[in-house]
Amino acid sequence: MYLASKKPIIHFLTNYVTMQDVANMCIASGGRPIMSDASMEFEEIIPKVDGVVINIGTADQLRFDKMDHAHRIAKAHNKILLLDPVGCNASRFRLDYCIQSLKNGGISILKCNAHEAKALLNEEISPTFVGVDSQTVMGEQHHELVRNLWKKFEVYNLELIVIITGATDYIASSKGAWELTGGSVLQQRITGTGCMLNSLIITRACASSMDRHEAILKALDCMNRSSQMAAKWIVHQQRLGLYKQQLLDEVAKRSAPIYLITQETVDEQTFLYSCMPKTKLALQSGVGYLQYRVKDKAWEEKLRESRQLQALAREYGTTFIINDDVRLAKEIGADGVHLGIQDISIREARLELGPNAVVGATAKTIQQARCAAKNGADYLGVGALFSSPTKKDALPMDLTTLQSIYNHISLPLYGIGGITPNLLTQEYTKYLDGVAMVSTIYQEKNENITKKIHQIRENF
Ligand SMILES: Cc1ncc(COP(=O)(O)OP(=O)(O)O)c(N)n1
Ligand SMILES: Cc1ncsc1CCOP(=O)(O)O
Ligand SMILES: [Mg+2]
Repeated sequence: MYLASKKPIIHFLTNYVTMQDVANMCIASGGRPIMSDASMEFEEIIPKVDGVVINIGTADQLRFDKMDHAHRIAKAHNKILLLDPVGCNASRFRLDYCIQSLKNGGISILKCNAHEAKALLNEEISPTFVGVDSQTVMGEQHHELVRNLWKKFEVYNLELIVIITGATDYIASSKGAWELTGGSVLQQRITGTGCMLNSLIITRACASSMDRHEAILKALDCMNRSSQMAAKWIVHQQRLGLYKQQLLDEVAKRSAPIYLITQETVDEQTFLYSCMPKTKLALQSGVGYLQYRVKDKAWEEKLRESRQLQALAREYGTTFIINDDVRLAKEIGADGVHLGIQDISIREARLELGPNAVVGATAKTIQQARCAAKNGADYLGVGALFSSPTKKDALPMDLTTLQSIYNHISLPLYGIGGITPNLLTQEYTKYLDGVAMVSTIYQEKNENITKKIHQIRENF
């Protein structure tokens, strides 16, 4: 069974200020939320879910009793349990509850800000309270804090991971300590981004077959990059109120790792009876982007085929992209185009298709990646990563080029070229949001396509 083949179900006991955003972020991250507060149904619900989040934001005794109950059941059933001790530095009431919870065991992930971390470590309330949304003071180093907090509570909680969020995120677990930078200052200008991050972390931790620590690092990185992209969009538009919406969209874009590119067919029969059914099977298993790619077909044929694929993509909520041909994309009203170095420019395509069109670009080098980002590409197809049976002249790039693109560019990155489940190791996936594939899917027997897609997806 492939764990990632199902969308993880997450039970949230979370504050009512940000509950809707938390549920939406869980969906955007590829999960299914259940927001039950009713103690009487916990015994039935919690055994069936994949993860549980306890966020104490709107604390009261009744809620704490319910949280204790949910915590006991989650622990008994070995569920991934995330505790967010919101504002535990503000009152003895909150702090005592959180410390007791951590001592009760069964917590997999503790996610807090630096003020909360200090209160938990020292078991003391801050003399000066700075608000529940407060973030790390810029420039403050928290390597020691995260390590000490982990040391204090890992004795009660098996395989505990501690995360201190802020301008820099600090992570500690039995594997060591890390720090991650990125994100945007706008995250602090709306309430709830911390609670939304809980959704992303737990959904990724439950869905991925990656080592849990790696999956969490990737989730934090996803939030940072998504926040940066959302912030760019808002600065242009000068509309802070839309930032949250854009953030959800950016995370959703990065949570659909399968990009399918059609294989050119020799005749109409092959298109109808091989390409279409295979595409349908793949889309049923969850594909973020579908690209129509042909090199040698007449206009009428391209029109006919692309319209059929587009109808299928609409049925499954998949974004439909045309390779190379902006005129065709415009004619059928596709969602966007993919352009390489030899194709029409990104700016011209955008002028033709309008501001809402998705314009993807190929990057084989860091210079091409920078140029595409500057010209307003929405994502990058990066490769070829391996030698490709579909595009034999595409030279494989080395891993350092991929790393460099990842380090300098915040756009979603899709690896392309000769992708197979075996070649797609964490060495590659840690730098990618997804992969674009032709032969691995279209050369597969129909009955194996679902399994193949799931095998690929669980690497993310
Ligand atoms: C997602 C994605 N990435 C890269 C490519 C390659 O585009 P290009 O370099 O223009 O080569 P052709 O596909 O046109 O031969 C792509 N199509 N899709
Ligand atoms: C279009 C393209 N660009 C670089 S490799 C490639 C083809 C990818 O096909 P496959 O997944 O069969 O290697
Ligand atoms: Mg092209």
